[in-house]
Amino acid sequence: MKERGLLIVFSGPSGVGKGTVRAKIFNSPDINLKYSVSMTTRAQRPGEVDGKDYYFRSRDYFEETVREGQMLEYAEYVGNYYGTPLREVNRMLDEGYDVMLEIEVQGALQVKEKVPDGVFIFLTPPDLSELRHRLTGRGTDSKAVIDERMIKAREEIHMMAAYDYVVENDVVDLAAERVKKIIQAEHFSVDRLIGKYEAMLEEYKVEKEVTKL
Ligand SMILES: Nc1ncnc2c1ncn2[C@@H]1O[C@H](COP(=O)(O)OP(=O)(O)OP(=O)(O)O)[C@@H](O)[C@H]1O
Ligand SMILES: Nc1nc2c(ncn2[C@@H]2O[C@H](COP(=O)(O)O)[C@@H](O)[C@H]2O)c(=O)[nH]1
Repeated sequence: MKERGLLIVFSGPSGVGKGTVRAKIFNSPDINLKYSVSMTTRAQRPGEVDGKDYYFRSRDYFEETVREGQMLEYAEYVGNYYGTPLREVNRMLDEGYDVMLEIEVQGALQVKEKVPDGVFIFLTPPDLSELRHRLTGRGTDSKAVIDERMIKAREEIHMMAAYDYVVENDVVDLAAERVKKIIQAEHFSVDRLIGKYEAMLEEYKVEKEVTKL
């Protein structure tokens, strides 16, 4: 049977560069990683593609999906719902892929409850004025929305202790390399491998007993 992939939870304040760093990671040749496309009720931005960037859905549709138990996690963020469809994530993990969720902190905490052996990575900006600069420079949000996202950013940075790793996004290439190294190392963690070696020892014991007979 194929070994299940790792669930990677990638968070950080809006505008820190999660999508940019993720794109860099996914362009690397040596990764076995899939991206979980979230569902959201927020309006589609110019250039965003339904089914690739997000599943853009109505509030009614989103709430029905939650009621049916089809979300791994969800949260309301600055007036809109965002959530991770469960079935697709399970399918990719079962196929042996590592799966990356790019989600905000409330959702990440829900995932931690359900999947404690996930890998929780928090991306930070060099400082808050640089974060505002990135949000403004992206040109996708009004000043009012940026102000709200900056308030959320402060709350989220306070929550970083809930994560396993903190990566600073000073330079995109460096941040992407740091995240890749964390994922690679996690494949060799004792927590992940101990079960496999315990099973191997059990198997050997049984073989010896059979030989003795
Ligand atoms: N290391 C960096 N240095 C300078 N600019 C950056 C860096 N990383 C990302 N940016 C820029 O910051 C802006 C925000 O990046 P991005 O959209 O990837 O953030 P995000 O964390 O995915 O945001 P959201 O959570 O709102 O989707 C973009 O314009 C991007 O080009
Ligand atoms: N809890 C979840 N948060 C999510 C999900 N998908 C995205 N997000 C986070 O929402 C904010 C805003 O995103 P934006 O695209 O409107 O800028 C950001 O922090 C995303 O990471 C999700 O499925 N669940």
